[in-house]
Amino acid sequence: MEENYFKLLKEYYPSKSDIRNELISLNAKLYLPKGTEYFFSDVHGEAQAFLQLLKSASGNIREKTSIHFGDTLLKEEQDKLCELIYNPKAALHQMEENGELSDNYLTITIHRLISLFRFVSTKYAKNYVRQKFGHLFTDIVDELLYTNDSEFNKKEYYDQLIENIVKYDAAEEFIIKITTMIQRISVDKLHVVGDIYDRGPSPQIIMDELLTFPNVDIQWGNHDVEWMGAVAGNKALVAACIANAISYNNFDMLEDGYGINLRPLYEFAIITYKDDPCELFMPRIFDTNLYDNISSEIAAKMFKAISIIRYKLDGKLIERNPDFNMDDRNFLKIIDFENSTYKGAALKDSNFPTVDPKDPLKLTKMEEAVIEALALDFKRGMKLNRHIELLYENGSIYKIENGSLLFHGCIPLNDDGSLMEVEICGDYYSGKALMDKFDEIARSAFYNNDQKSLDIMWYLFYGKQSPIFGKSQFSYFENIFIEDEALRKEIYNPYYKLSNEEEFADMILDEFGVTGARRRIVNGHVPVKTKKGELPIKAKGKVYVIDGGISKPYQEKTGIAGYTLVFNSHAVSLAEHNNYQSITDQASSYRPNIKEIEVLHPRMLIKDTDEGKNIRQRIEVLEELLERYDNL
Ligand SMILES: O=P(O)(O)OC[C@H]1O[C@](O)(COP(=O)(O)O)[C@@H](O)[C@@H]1O
Ligand SMILES: [Mn+2]
Repeated sequence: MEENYFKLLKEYYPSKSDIRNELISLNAKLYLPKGTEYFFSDVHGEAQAFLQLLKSASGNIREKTSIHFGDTLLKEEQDKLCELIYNPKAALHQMEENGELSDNYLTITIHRLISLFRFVSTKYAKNYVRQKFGHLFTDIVDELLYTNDSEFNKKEYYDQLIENIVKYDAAEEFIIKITTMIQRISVDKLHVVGDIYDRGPSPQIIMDELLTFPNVDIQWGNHDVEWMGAVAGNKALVAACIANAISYNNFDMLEDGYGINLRPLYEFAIITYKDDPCELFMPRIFDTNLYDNISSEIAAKMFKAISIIRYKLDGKLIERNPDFNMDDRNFLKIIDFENSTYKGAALKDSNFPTVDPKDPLKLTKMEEAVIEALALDFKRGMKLNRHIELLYENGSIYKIENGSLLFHGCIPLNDDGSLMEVEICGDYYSGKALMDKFDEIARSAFYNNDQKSLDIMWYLFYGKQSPIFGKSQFSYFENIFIEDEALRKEIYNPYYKLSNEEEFADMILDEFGVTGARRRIVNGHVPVKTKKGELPIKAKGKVYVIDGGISKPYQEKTGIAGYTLVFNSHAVSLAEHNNYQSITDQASSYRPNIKEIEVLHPRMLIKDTDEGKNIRQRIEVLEELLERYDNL
């Protein structure tokens, strides 16, 4: 068997020199500094801020520009160069409109960009940098990057290359290429620790960008699972997605972004709730729609209509899954319609024209038609399906890399800190096994569409013991209908308190087999209220909570605009973004507040990373192949 394996492998290496060649470069690669990893979480549809942070490497490109050109370019010129790097097409277009695109400008700018690219890529192997080239202008970039223009003989050749790029009208295309390369080399790897969807206006734009990003992984958040389950075919989750989106006025995303036709819901809502002002259902507006302007009054009717459908579908799902233990979330079954109360508290609204108190979960014919139409659009929407596929292909419920254990919510714990046993289909799971089981089920929901897995997606979004949700209840019903704070209260799993302590962080890291002197948990989900003195770093530096509130509706609570965790060869640092307006409006000069948390001495090389481990394994196999080569 082993013999056959090496025979097959030999086919990839026509000669022993080919193996030696690869061995030499692999061994050398181990001694390069590790690439820069960026961690974001809870971006919640805020495409503008997220893309700005991604394209600027969270302000790092501005930092590098200032170091590189600090004594030769004015600050305004540096800002302008960064503006071009972050959004080359838009910046070039603007300059053209202003009549500023002279040959002279283009030539100088290409020189500057090449020089900056050389500066930001020095720590990487040529081979690695070349991988970022793409196919256009490859040879020219190669020459410009690795030709020493201070060498007298080459100076003219170098200048000629750039002059001709301009002469043959290739300058703009070339600038777009080189600026994208600067972006790509600055962020080697991107981790998104969940909750791309809900609240903000354009998750679809974030997903479009992630589709083109070469090295990204995603740890599913509860709101991502909601959309994944909806596309897989869970109608209660379809209703949840629509209700959440309408509650934030995100009509452009639904109709223009994802092509979901809201007309059946709209017609049903304006007929059914014609005389109901639906005041409790007014949308919260943070962004205006460009294409799909629906008045708040109509949006409120639509929100109420889909909410009632949602409660009915939730109720049916709860009834067919008694093992979920969610009977206390079956709102329509609990309501006392005669007295208009819920768990003893008065209902703030008791107009339920489509609910039959004797059979409250029964959908009317029209409600059924509405949810059928919506679910079909989720099932068929090409763009939406491509995005959800990416969440599956590049995503998982947790990930371990370079000593970081990444997950969105929590690892369910009991009050005493022991791992909580959670029942799934009659068996009990905890810790790593629990996460692995839920990961497997989430895939089955999408790829097999089996009913139980689809229902468990709903549980993962709202369930009391869901590691991705991690709270006693999701009060979407109570927050609308009930004044009583006690009934609205959402209680966090003990994980959130215990993870302040090193002992529990260590226990969880051990459970997942994360070893080494430097190891850490990175999670999101819980906004860190910096304003109230809360810190994103806990358990003596072993737990990072990086949900800082890039989501606009949350900035008031947190007092800042989010965090990015940056892990390069020198340190693990936290970039604190304290002003949303400056991320988006003064993008070109934007620099966050950066704190180095774990300083790495000596500098971390690829040999010390997980990639290094893989390279060493490769080296071992190749060395053996070399030994056996002549006898195969
Ligand atoms: O302010 P909103 O958008 O209604 O969200 C509040 C709800 O969101 C949740 O916090 C869940 O969303 P997150 O995962 O973003 O925290 C619920 O627990 C809570 O009821
Ligand atoms: Mn979350």
